[in-house]
Amino acid sequence: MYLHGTSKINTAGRLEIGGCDTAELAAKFGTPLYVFDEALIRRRCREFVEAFRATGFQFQVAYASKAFCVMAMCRIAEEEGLSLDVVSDGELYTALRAGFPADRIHFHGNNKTPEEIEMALDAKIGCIVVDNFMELHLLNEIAKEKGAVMNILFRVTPGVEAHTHEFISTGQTDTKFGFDIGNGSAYQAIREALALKHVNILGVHSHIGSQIFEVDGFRLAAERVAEFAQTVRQELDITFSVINLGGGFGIRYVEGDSPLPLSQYVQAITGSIKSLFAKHEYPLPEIWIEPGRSIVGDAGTTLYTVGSTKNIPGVRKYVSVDGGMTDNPRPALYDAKYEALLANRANDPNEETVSIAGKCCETGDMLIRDLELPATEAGDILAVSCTGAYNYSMASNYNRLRRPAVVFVRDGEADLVVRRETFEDVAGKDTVPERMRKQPVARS
Ligand SMILES: Cc1ncc(COP(=O)(O)O)c(C=O)c1O
Ligand SMILES: N[C@@H](CCCC[NH3+])C(=O)O
Repeated sequence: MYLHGTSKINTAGRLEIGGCDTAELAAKFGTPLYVFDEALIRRRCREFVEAFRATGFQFQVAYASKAFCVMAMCRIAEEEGLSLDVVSDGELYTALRAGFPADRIHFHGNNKTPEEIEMALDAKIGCIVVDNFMELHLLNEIAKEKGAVMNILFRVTPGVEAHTHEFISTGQTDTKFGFDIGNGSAYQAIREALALKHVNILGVHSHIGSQIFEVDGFRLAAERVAEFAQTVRQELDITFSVINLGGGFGIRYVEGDSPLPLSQYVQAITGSIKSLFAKHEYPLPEIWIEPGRSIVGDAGTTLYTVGSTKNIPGVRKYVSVDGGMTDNPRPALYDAKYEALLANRANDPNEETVSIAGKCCETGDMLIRDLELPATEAGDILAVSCTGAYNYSMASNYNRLRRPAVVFVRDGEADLVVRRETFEDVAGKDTVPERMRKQPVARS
């Protein structure tokens, strides 16, 4: 397993992250356990910010909280000077509750409810990324009732096919998100917005997809957006002050993944915008981006306890762990690949090829296929790396499993930032209609 950030094998032959022995973390907090390397999260935030500072552009790096949205993460984003992208009332609530400055929050989503729009207006967030015509008019109406004016970006689809899994690619024409530039609906949206008094057009937003390893897609999106900006300026006399090119910067999950340094994505985006806008003598806009995975992905490691095994000679050996698709649905959803090692015996030589199964009642609940490991025993701790993004945030209670705890580790200290769910969390929201309740047993 590749060792990211502060991860290393310590003198006891165990995986250590943030100066904490992971076997001790497992014993103290239980498993499954999400462990986040705080220093690595902060390093990733700073890589983006420093790369932008070097360009001279005005910018905002909005952490896409969908990747991992908990209050402590919102605190880190604020401390590192980032903005925040939310896509639901729940994410907005989490951010506000964590004390994140509302004016640095951007609200996304293809079907924002009237309640979500109200909540955003009441909180006076920085900007709403408008996704469709219905939302545009609804927002204007609700803002009018409140005597407010909301800053908006238009989410546009530039018609770019990102080279990634089709389920996570969003820049193409056939997508549920945004206004298409090619068929004129983006232009029409801006025309309609010009007549609305309770929205203030900042510019446009494009997000082409996720886990992207090349800069070409971003360059092409920048090109389409720049052409669109120029048309809008010439024909509608509107000058965009903000261009948001979304997130999607890839990370290394397994050998063979070859992400670019984060600064290269920033340079490609800013370089394209600079030359394209200069060509039209267009005032340089602020550039915003929305990285999620590239900030938290490789900072997360999930610890599991090994349980039963099943060997089918000549076929496969299954090693089951105490979590699975409930805490990491990505292998089942996207055929995502992960690496792992035995955290409590990290220096032991690999002896067998096994497949890591989750504990859900589902054949597809496999975390890793064909992994080289030492001979495992029940009670061993398996560490799966790069689980920081879209794991906890996509976790479920399938089979009524309790969602794991989350700890942040740093300089030998481990802070619990989300406690493990209890049975009460799982079943306590249920109610049984009166007519189904069991009669009290009569005593004789
Ligand atoms: C609109 C938008 N912004 C930002 C992101 C974050 O993407 P990533 O986590 O790949 O950086 C996503 C997710 O793909 C998204 O849909
Ligand atoms: N959930 C996806 C990414 C989707 C990003 C949000 N638009 C993943 O785990 O890779």
